[in-house]
Amino acid sequence: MIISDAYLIVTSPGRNFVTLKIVTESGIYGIGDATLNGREMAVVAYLEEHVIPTLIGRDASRIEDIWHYLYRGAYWRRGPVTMAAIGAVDLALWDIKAKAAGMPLYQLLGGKSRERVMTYAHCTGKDIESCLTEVDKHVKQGYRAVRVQSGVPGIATIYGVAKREGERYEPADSELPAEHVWSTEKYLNHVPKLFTAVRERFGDDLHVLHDVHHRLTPIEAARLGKAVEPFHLFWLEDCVPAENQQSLKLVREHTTTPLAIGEVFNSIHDYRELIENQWIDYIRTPLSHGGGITHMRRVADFAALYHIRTGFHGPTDLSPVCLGAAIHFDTWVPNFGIQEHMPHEAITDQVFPHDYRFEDGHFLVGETPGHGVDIDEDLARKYPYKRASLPVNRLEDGTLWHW
Ligand SMILES: O=C(O)C(=O)C[C@H](O)[C@H](O)CO
Ligand SMILES: [Mg+2]
Repeated sequence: MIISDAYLIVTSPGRNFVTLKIVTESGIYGIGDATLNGREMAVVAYLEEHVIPTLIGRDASRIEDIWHYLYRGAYWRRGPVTMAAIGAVDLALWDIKAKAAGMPLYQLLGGKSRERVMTYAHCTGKDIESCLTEVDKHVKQGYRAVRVQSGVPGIATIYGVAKREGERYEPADSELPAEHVWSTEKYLNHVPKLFTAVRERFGDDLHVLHDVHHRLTPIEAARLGKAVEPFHLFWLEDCVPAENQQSLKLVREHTTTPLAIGEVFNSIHDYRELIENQWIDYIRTPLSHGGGITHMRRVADFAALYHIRTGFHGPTDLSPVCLGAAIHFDTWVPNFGIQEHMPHEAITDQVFPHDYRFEDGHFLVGETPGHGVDIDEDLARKYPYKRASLPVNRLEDGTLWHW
């Protein structure tokens, strides 16, 4: 199973995606998602200059050895660019191995632990009422879980809410970073009202999630966690920036609201204290950003020792390749929690044909050998890359804050 070729497909059907294709002498090929929103070309350069030349001639079946060659061999370990590059290679190699074995990826991992994968929808609105309208729409589509985000009076542009009603939300919406203004006080005074309205309208059985998006200090996050306890959230996500893992200790001491962290993490070391001390309840790192299946299954197993479950990141800025592989992983992993579902645009799904299905609020994994996602290279060529940057946030006094 010798690698004879490897190359990148950079395309922008609806938004930018980077896909790595690894081809073996037998003709079997695998694809991996190398998309890092707002930093796509950094991963392209890393792969083209420092990884792809080392893959040619290697045995594609040696997934573990290649993983360590790219991790330990890099010398400059970890970080989002390096681990996204390794993640893309890893997903492509697992795709190849499953195709060569003639089985869907979940079988290679250990078979089904569940028949279907529970997802959560993004329900957003410029105000509480329009958010509730979105919740109603998604509940009618069968979702058991919704992430609610609404506009905040006095804040012009906020994470998760499209600028114009009915538009799709895409944070990387300008060539250079847009600058938003943030107010913690206005946010903290508003968001409990959102959950009150959701519970009053939809009752207690609906799973309700919320993404703070790294914007609070630990004591502010503790205050919010306590304030929302009556609404028994499924999780409060990214309540603080978590480079300092100790931050979550303080939050944990004040609230029983479940905590989810990790979409910006890329290795087990980012989680170690959080998991060992049970300061969190869900791990979020997507396969493509966490060094692929090889690494993320170690993180999931480590988390399982401490009753922590998976809740993989799944926005539209991860391609259907990452989502497809995640659905196989979610179908297998014993300590599954939930899978984020932000539907891709139709043109994205045309460029990335796949066999996973969405039904009644859940994903159903496909039976095609491999991860079940491909890329239409001819169609992909019609959508050239265009630089798009994530926003930055400033406090009202101009202080550069967390976006
Ligand atoms: O989906 C989420 O929970 C996010 O926080 C989405 C992020 O803002 C997005 O992936 C950044 O590119
Ligand atoms: Mg998030």
